[in-house]
Amino acid sequence: MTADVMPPEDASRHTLRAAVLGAGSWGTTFAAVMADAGCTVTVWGRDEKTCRQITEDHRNEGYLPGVELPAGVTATTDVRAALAGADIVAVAVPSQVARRTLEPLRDAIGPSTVAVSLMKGVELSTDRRMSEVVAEALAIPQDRVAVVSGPNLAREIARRQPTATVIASTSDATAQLVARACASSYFRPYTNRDVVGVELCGAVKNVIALAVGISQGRGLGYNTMATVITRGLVEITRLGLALGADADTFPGLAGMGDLMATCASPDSRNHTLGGHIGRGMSLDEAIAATGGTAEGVKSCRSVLELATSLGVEMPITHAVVRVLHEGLPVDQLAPLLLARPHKAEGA
Ligand SMILES: NC(=O)C1=CN([C@@H]2O[C@H](COP(=O)(O)OP(=O)(O)OC[C@H]3O[C@@H](n4cnc5c(N)ncnc54)[C@H](O)[C@@H]3O)[C@@H](O)[C@H]2O)C=CC1
Ligand SMILES: O=C(CO)COP(=O)(O)O
Repeated sequence: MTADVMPPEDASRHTLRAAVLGAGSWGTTFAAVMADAGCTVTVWGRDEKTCRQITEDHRNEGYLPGVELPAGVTATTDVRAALAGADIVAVAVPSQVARRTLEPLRDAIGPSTVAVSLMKGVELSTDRRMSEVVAEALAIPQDRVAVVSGPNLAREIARRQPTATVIASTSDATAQLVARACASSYFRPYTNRDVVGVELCGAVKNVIALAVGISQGRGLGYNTMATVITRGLVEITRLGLALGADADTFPGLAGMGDLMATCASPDSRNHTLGGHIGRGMSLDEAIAATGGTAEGVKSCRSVLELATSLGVEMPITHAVVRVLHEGLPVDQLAPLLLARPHKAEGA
């Protein structure tokens, strides 16, 4: 199949209304996905010019250059107007600002509105997963919250390149509603009840992608990359199981699938930022050079805190924290990992 050629869906199959909070690359892309699946979608963004461009020109050049958005997507800077009458509200702001973005909006959410976290991070001050933050901030029960996570690089999906995703919720009805709102000829959702596992995979793969980027920035090759990805999946699994996740999630789309996409793609901000660090930039320089939200930079610390509180060993995550935040010289990352005491592979 040729890329970039999947046609949009027949937009008349249902009449769901959706709001998306965040007019960045994933918020805008997921809005387009839902519009192609038949929803009427309003995006909330902070920037007037971006919102006008989305509504009037069907473009968001700042985040998705060259992409034409479906006419069913409009945008506004008035968050309450965006939320009015929404069956679904999807949240795509940086994880660390989710709570403060959502708390003032409690009274603007309808009594049966479903909230969807599109975010892949762990809150720094509380070590909470994003579905927990969303439920707490909006004061809604967990069964009205779903998480979308998988190999979902926004720039590819915005060009309607085919992919699959995972919709996780403790409620089957909630997961199915969200799946209906986003399923199209190029976007295939699978539902899953393992919210903990799906969310952890999404957050920690960003940290592993930083490590892969760093090693590639140092000029290391595919053996190193494969080692970091594979052992990365081991430490994601270890943390997830300690938190009660389902073992089947880790080799699936939200686990191995997203890890592969993020660690391989030059579009990944985490991977790209790691590369800049590996080539010798400071963290501030790397953040500026990358642009957009590289969640692993902050979440590596909350993930490590969570792991430490549970007695779970996460050597790659720990090494990333040391390089990014504790001044470990980048050329000491590999020796640090390789000099660890011998252990059996399955241990
Ligand atoms: N871009 C991608 O391919 C994917 C991203 N994600 C996740 O989606 C979430 C959002 O990421 P992107 O849309 O890619 O980020 P982005 O950097 O492209 O956009 C972030 C949006 O949040 C807004 N924002 C920034 N600071 C804010 C604040 N203090 N208050 C309110 N809004 C603020 C920005 O103006 C922008 O509209 C992240 O958790 C990311 O991990 C998940 C899957 C794919
Ligand atoms: O989550 C993503 C792909 O699934 C996007 O990765 P980045 O945030 O590293 O760009």
